[in-house]
Amino acid sequence: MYYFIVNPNSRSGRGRSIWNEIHQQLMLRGIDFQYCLTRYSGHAAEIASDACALGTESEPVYIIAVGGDGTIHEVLTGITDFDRVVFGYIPTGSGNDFCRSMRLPFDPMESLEYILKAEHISKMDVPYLLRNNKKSRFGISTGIGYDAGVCQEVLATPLKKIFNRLGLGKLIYLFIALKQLIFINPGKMTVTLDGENTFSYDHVYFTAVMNQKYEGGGFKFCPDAQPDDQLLDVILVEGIRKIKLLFCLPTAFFGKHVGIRGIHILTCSDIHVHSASALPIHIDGESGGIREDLTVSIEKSSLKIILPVV
Ligand SMILES: Nc1ncnc2c1ncn2[C@@H]1O[C@H](COP(=O)(O)OP(=O)(O)OP(=O)(O)O)[C@@H](O)[C@H]1O
Repeated sequence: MYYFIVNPNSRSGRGRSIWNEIHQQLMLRGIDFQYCLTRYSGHAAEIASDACALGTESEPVYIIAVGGDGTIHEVLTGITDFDRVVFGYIPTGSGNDFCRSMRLPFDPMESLEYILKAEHISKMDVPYLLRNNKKSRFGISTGIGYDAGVCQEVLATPLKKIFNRLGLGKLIYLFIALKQLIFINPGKMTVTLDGENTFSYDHVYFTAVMNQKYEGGGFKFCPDAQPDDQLLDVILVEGIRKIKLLFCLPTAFFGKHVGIRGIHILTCSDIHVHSASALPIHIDGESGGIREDLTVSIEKSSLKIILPVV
């Protein structure tokens, strides 16, 4: 059975009309499904948790997240048992980094087609951020510093609505990234990989921990990241002059920033980042508050996910 968890507010409200089209198709085709529209922040996680009870190991429930990247984070966080669930995703957001990295169609109706066929089921790692002893899972990435500051401002700005209306949702990230670069003061961060290798840097802009290649609306920060290798890929940017960073940033759209002095790409199974001052944190593009520490690991079991046939 399919269970659709829909964020009607995604892409500044466009999610609702896309869902209406999907709903109509499901009815027309006589598909066995249930659905729930999210009403508030965190609701998708609660719905996912309840939906898990509908599945068993032999007959898993197909939980389909319909929303943006932030809805993926909430749905993954709510899943209580990976053995009872097959996950699917229909994009109705603006950032689309999950689709970009997993090579999924951006078109919601095209996504519906391969999801209803469910011919190719693969496995995906599910990393999590530990906050107050609670796990917040993510599909794409989490980060501390500049990248998270950009996410937090994108979420807050009324410009996002305008850019989304013009179909330019991705550009808002670039616009705010350039603006914040002028004011940011890079600070001291210490990074510990797998509990043993510790590195300290004095002028860090940000550290992003990635399950996928892309974040921030198309920055290919970790070009070698694989979502099924039980590893986290990390990008840490430090000690670069702002003017140089300004020129490096566009190269990251194509993954050509790798090898530039001051840009470190690391891999690990778990990571702890400590910042000398409290900084913004994001998790799949949603705000994770302002904190000094970021601790990330990967769930031992992987999640089954429906992918298009290639
Ligand atoms: N009914 C609702 N009203 C307001 N906010 C909601 C509602 N349902 C979910 N949310 C919030 O929407 C956010 C997630 O948005 P989502 O990522 O799905 O769309 P988006 O921001 O348009 O896409 P993207 O992240 O790809 O840019 C979360 O903060 C979630 O708590």
